[in-house]
Amino acid sequence: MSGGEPEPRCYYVGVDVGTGSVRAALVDQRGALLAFADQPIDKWEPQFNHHEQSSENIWAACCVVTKKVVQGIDRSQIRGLGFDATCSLVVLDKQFRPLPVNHEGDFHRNIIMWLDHRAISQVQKINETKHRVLQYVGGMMSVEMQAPKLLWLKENLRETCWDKAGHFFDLPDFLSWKATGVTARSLCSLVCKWTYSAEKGWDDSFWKMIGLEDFVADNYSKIGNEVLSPGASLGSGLTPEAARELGLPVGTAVAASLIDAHAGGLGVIGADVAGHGLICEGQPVTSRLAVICGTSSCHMGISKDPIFVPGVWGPYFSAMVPGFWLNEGGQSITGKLIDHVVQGHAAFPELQAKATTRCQSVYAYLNSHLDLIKKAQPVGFLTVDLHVWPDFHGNRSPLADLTLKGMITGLTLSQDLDDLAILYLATVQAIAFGTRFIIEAMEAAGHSISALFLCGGLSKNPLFVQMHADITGMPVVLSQEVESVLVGAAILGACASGDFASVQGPEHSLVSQTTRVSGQLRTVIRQSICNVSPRNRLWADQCSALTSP
Ligand SMILES: Nc1ncnc2c1ncn2[C@@H]1O[C@H](COP(=O)(O)OP(=O)(O)O)[C@@H](O)[C@H]1O
Ligand SMILES: O=C(CO)[C@H](O)[C@H](O)COP(=O)(O)O
Repeated sequence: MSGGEPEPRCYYVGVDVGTGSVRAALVDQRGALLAFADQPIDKWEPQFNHHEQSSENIWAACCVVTKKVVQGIDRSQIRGLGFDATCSLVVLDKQFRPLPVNHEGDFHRNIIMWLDHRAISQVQKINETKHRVLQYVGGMMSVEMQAPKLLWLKENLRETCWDKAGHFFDLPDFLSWKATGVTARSLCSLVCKWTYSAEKGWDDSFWKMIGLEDFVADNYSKIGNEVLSPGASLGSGLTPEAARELGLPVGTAVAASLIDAHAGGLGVIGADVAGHGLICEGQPVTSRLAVICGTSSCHMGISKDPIFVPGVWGPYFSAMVPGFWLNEGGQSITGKLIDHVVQGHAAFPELQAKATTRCQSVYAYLNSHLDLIKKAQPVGFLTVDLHVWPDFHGNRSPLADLTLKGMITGLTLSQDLDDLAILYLATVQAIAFGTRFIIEAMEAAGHSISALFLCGGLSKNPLFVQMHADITGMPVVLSQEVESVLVGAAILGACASGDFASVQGPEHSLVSQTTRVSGQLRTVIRQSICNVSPRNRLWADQCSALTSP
């Protein structure tokens, strides 16, 4: 390009389907996020532990947000589209029409959500097999993965769903199929949630042993027998129908997708931290832990060689960064737990009214309220007599025990706003202790982690970020672009377009690509300060020891 002439602009669209909403972003080749839109999506909880969604409702929301972010843009400059989504299970019949995943026969509800725990007896049966594939999910399969859900459908909805089903998709793969008509699955989904091996493919003996031999018999056509790396270009790009619905040109390149946490990990883990005096500067990218915190928190650490961490998912080869192994720790509910605790408190209506008067979110209000009542001691010490154990929806990592429940000790008769604020703080601290236990388990198995890279809705909460720094004792890095998950999705679109060679190689191309796409590292780096009472630590350590198998 000759000097002075502006570089022609290339745009990429990233679409991120979280648990509660769908977001889209328009990103240019320098990494600037030019437009953002979001839209809530429907959720149903027809009975305890059953959580369902609608693939049509989610697709419609994808179309709304995509149309919004490309408004006013020259469409010919939009070069690629990438999707990420939660790892929920989408069920379609042989003609690709939604099938009900419920006893009521409601066709609209054709998704068993990732946090659905209906398949408890099925996952117990799967874990009793002690099959070799379980080594690659931390030693125990989670009820949140797809095999137990599939078995539940076969055992419980044989005629109305199982026998009629033609296609079982992970939600990210459903979206890329909907956009392109290509049924190929992403390696990310299949490796992380479906027991597929990047090196060996499907393991017939596993599916036969758990009673789902049907998949072997038809050569896995219903769950995926063509597998592509995240970022690979799918078919001929957008079909005419999808292009019309999304407001994009026919043939726009569409990428094989990623699970949402993995897109977030890709968006932050390679960030350039030079000049901030951080311990991880100059160290390999394997010393970083990406923590994607929304409804849940996912803790993504990568390594050159496989590391087997009891209770932590993986090791998964090439599921996030090609050529690297991934371990994924997680807490099934974090944002959802904070919302649950705050919204369920007697003082919540008062909190809402006061926050509205100040035009603040309830969390911004609570954070300033804690500052007001802390007196001489740091905020973290307000909870010396109140402790929360955060496993209200079981423990994903490192205990891998879905039967665990939440606990609160130190309750009084007080129901005022101070009480609510302190309970909120104790919940945030408990979640941060959960992260610490996951890191300790990963380090005991061979990881060496020196900094956390946070993204997701909860990373917008300064108290949540600070507590993670204080309780883990590690610096927390936030990227310049708050919507890092969307940046990860846009990187996929850039790869599919051919503008980026691949998403690979953290030390080299991923770092430069990530910084190129995601822009500058935000200078907000939270260093750990003495902000937590030793009694909180003692209590959390004791609970951890008590609940360990
Ligand atoms: N500005 C904010 N301040 C504090 N918490 C926030 C903020 N924005 C989102 N959250 C929290 O983040 C969680 C949702 O994060 P998000 O990444 O949107 O979730 P998901 O991807 O699962 O839909 C919610 O539980 C919410 O309480
Ligand atoms: O298991 C997952 C990732 O491996 C889920 O997709 C995730 O936990 C749900 O994500 P979010 O909290 O962003 O809605």
